[in-house]
Order: sequence, then structure tokens, then C-alpha cells
Amino acid sequence: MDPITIFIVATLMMLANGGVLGLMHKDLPVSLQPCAETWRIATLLLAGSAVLYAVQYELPLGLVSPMANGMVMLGCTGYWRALRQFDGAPDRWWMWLPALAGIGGVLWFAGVQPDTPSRILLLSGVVAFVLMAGTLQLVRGGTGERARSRKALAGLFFLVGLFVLFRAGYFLVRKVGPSFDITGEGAWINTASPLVTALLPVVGTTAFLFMCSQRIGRQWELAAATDYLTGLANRRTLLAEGESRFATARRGGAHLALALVDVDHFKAINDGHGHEVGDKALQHVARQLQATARGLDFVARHGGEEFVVLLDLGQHGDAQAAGERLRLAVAGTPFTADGASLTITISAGVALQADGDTTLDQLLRRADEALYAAKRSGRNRVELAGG
Ligand SMILES: Nc1nc2c(ncn2[C@@H]2O[C@H](COP(=O)(O)OP(=O)(O)OP(=O)(O)O)[C@@H](O)[C@H]2O)c(=O)[nH]1
Repeated sequence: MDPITIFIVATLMMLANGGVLGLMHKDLPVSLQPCAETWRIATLLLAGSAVLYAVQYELPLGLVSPMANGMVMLGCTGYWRALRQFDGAPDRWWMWLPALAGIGGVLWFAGVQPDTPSRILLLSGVVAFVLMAGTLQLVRGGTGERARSRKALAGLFFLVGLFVLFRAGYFLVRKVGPSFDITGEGAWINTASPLVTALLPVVGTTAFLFMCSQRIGRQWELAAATDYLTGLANRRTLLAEGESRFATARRGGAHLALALVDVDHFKAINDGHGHEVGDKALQHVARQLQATARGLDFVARHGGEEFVVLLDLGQHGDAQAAGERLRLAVAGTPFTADGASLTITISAGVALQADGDTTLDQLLRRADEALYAAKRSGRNRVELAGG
């Protein structure tokens, strides 16, 4: 295949991939839309540069080269920016400096003082730098995100960056003259160049879309497992964790302990200070419970103003004392929100798994009875359930 045909095929593939990204754009979560938009524009810039290379004989060469080179540099910087946006890194104006300096340089070496080797070297330097920066972003960014698509994209950025450097070295060694034509047939590098550079907008876009879909999957999993208001485990996760601990304790002859916690007079906080302050009060209680949790304690929001702590009592732990620790942590930490300063207290019912308990539900029911007793006895109390 001659280089011009390759440029045309590559352009069509880039446009198709950019188009798919455009169609998907509105279906992506709002948090991913900016990076997808940037990636799409970058892909269109690279497609535009491939078009220019393909039709360069129809236009003045002194115009085509700097325009196409500029689009490549801006497109690659766009990819780098998209990766930073994906990771939530702030936009930085200096990211565009290499591309802008490169555009100035290629204009100079194309129009003012024609020098093809210097132009190629400058273009390659900028593109390789930006691609390596993108590689670093993929390797270092994305806290905890180590999806395979991310590794694949990092490998792709790195390989294309290496190829760009190799290509620059090859042209320098071969002493490229001012009449050099990147679409000229015969030189294998002219066939390889559009093929390798098309990898980013074509294969890279697919990897980027996989990264997005894996991020969405993780977000869904997290949303399904956590309580939106407090960030604690939700009832669904609590029951799964509780049942697993219950079964393990039963098999090992141990006893699971749990505390069912309820905020005292919470309705009065809502009624007196508004629902928003009520929400903040729940977040405050969640933070205190979480901060007091020890070892393998597991804190969850059971629903409404009720929390459950699966207690890790160790060998000779005291369930009542563990409940007291939770109660004192909440009662002892003042809560202020929107000018209101309140003392929030909790009541707790603590239950220990009994030999006769066959389900977690039985344990929860006894904790609930103990909680009811704590409320009846005046609140801000911890009651231990009978076995
Ligand atoms: N702000 C806010 N309020 C909630 C939420 N979930 C439940 N509530 C409110 O919590 C209140 C619970 O009130 P009650 O069950 O009467 O209990 P209480 O006022 O805490 O009284 P005692 O438990 O007897 O001390 C209700 O007014 C619910 O509307 C929530 O997510 N946010």
C-alpha cells in the first residue's frame, strides 16, 4: 500500500473512532465527559493532519507541513490533557507550551528559513515529549486504578513515543533534504510512520473507551455498596458482611457482636434546624463511629438515623465497653453546622451471638430490643441484650 492510501485509510479509521466517541459522549457520566470531549478533539486534529499529508500536492507545501505538524503536536497534547482530566488533575497552561513553541519552530523552518531536518527534529521532540508525559500520567496517575486498558494505553503511548524518536534519528542519519516527501514511496519508514501514528487515535481510542467503561463499572459497584450521605457501607453491604462474619464465627465457635446505634431525638434536630442540618448531623455521627472503630470493626448505615457496628472484640473483648466507647465518642464531640451548635447523643443496643442463633437476623432483633430498652431508660445509654 502506498503512503497516501495509508494516510487516507488511517484518516477514515480515526474519523470513525472519533465518531463513535462523539455518539457515546452524552451517555457517559458527567465526570467523564470533559476528558472524552478532549480526546475526541485530539483525534479529529490527528485525522485532520493525516488528511493534509494525503492531499499535500494540492496545496502549497510551505503551508501544508506546518499546518499538519501543528495539528499533530496539538492533537498529542490534547491526548495528554484528556488523560490528566480523566485522573482529575487540574488544567495547566504550560502543558501547551511545547506544542506552541513547536508550531513557531516549524513555521520558521518551513517558511522563513527552510530546514527540513530541523523541522522534523523539532516536531519529533515535541511529540515524543508529550507522549512520554502521557505515559507518565497513565503510570503514575489514577490512584489505585490499575486497569489493564490503562496499562495497554501506557504501553501504546510509550511505543509510539519511542518510534517518533527513532524516526527522527533515522531521518537525521539519512540526511533528509529540503525536498523530502513523507508520502514518497519506496522508503519503508514512510509506510511505517502513518501506520504507527494511527495507532494512538485508532487503538488508543478503544483503550481509552475501555478505561472509561472500567471507571463506570467501579463507580457503580461503589455506589451500590455505600451509603450516598455518609460514605459508610450501606445496608446491603452490611448484611453481606454481617452474614459472612456470622457464619465464620459459628463455624469457629466464636461469637459475633454488634451494636445497633440510633441517634437520640433526631426528629427534633430535623424539625428545629432543617433537614440539611439533619443530614450533616448524620455525617457527623458516621465520622465519630468510624473514627472510634478499632481493628476489624465494620461500621455501616442501617437506614435513616440508625447505624450498625460489627464489633471486633478480639479474644477477651467486652461488648458493653465497645458500645460505651461509641456512645462517648459521639456525646463528647460537639457538632456545629450552619451556626447551630448541638450536642448529639446516641443510644445503642449491643448483642452477642448466642449458641442458639442460627441467623444474623436473630442477633439484629435482640440488638433492636436492647436499643429499645436503652431508649426507654432515658437515651444516651448502651444496653446489652440478653442471650
Ligand atoms: N435529615 C435526615 N433525616 C432523616 C434521614 N433519614 C431519616 N430521617 C429522619 O429521622 C427521623 C427519625 O425520627 P424518629 O424515628 O421519630 O426518632 P427520633 O426523633 O430520633 O427519636 P428517638 O429515636 O426516639 O430518640 C425522622 O424524622 C426521619 O424523617 C436522612 O437521611 N436525613
